[in-house]
Amino acid sequence: MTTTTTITTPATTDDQPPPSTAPLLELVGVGKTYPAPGRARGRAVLKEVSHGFEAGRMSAIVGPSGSGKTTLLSLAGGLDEPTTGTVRFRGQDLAALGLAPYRRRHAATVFQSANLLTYLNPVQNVTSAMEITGSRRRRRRQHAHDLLDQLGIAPEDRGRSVLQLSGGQQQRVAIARALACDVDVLLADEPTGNLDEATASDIIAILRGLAHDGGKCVVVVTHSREVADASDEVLRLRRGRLART
Ligand SMILES: Nc1ncnc2c1ncn2[C@@H]1O[C@H](COP(=O)(O)OP(=O)(O)OP(=O)(O)O)[C@@H](O)[C@H]1O
Repeated sequence: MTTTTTITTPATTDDQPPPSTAPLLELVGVGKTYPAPGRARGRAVLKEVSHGFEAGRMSAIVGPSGSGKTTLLSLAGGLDEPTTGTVRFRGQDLAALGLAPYRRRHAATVFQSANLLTYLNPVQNVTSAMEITGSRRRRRRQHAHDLLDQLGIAPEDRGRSVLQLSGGQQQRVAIARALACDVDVLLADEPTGNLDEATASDIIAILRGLAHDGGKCVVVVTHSREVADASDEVLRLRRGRLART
């Protein structure tokens, strides 16, 4: 597998996103209702949410706890299906594309707790996410080393247990794993939630670099002001509706 993901991690960035283009990922009239005890119609968490997310930009989704941010991200990442409306990737409905193929080839999600496989080292965590087909073991390992290198994981840390890595290092490995298949859409749910300020800034710079320099469509759910400030657009979710701030 050969990829050309570019990651730069400047301490401060005054770079600009590319000019606006057609959305890569689109939510069209999306609603999500969960079953709820005592409510025959369930609980509507998202109502008629429509928005386009572009390649090369970083978008932040903010909103009160319980407003549906993670729900929205899981629909955008093909982890769940909307009750109404459609989620489209390059204009194609995910229901037609298939959620599993979408997740395998086009979209990956990074969570607050890095969710690494603790019995594997960083290299193995990254290679485990690579498609087996068309890529020999040695090439997968080399690609994993390249990604970990770009994300600042030193060679001596790549063979250690991930449990011996710091929270920031684990989050870097999680991002490398998310990029293993060179996805176009990178979704992150509170990626800096467990990190100190300096480490959080590094992760924000990485995500921004992936959007601006790597051309990824990056969508981040966050309670962090710093993440929101670093984003190209901030969208607020409230009472099931999404609005630009
Ligand atoms: N699988 C589910 N079944 C039923 N209800 C759910 C499910 N997942 C989420 N919910 C409910 O949907 C609402 C929105 O949850 P969600 O996790 O999307 O909010 P959030 O904005 O991400 O919250 P937080 O900021 O606290 O993480 C909550 O009331 C939650 O209890």
